[in-house]
Amino acid sequence: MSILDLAPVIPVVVIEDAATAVPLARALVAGGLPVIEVTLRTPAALESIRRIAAEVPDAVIGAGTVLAAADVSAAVAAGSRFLVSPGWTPALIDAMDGSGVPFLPGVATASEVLGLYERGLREMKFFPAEAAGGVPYLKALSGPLPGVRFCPTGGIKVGTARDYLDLPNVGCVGGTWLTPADALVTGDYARIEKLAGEAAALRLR
Ligand SMILES: O=C(O)C(=O)C[C@H](O)[C@H](O)COP(=O)(O)O
Repeated sequence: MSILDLAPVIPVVVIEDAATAVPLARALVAGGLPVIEVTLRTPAALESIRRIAAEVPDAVIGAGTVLAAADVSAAVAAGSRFLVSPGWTPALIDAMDGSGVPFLPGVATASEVLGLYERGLREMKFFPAEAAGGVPYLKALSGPLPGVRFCPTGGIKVGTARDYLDLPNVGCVGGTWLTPADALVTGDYARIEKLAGEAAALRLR
């Protein structure tokens, strides 16, 4: 099954302290969002992925902000079960393709989609979703590119996620709104579970 079909929302998480990784992942899973993207933007990211992979078996843990081949190997070695990048280059696609795990390369234009389409890829991240044109833009892409599905990410909130999920070429959306930085700092995992629950309910139409 595709990574796009496991949950309506992929929480994109920036973890500053690896000690928060496991309770955070448990809260997201408990709320109904098992697919979790930890961005490789902090020194704690790889250790966080390792801990979640080891201690939260119900989570499908992946790495975001994958920018180069070295990120691919480090992320997979840490236990990532999928990879997400904000954009792509041929070298990055080669590395992700050779990793053995599913991946969502970022695109924002029809030409970028076609560059991946030529290589047989049909699932991508649409980034930065809101800034690049949002729902009308993605809807316009569905006409000429009917076989391609997206995970729009960037500027999406619980109130706008439904409009994306209603598009035929959207499998799920990604976003950071489920894990507010202040909730992580104060350890407010009940709030994170509640936000995850609201997002998980988006699938129920
Ligand atoms: O780190 C990456 O690989 C990215 O491409 C960026 C993230 O997807 C966005 O930062 C999402 O953030 P929000 O807009 O707050 O939901």
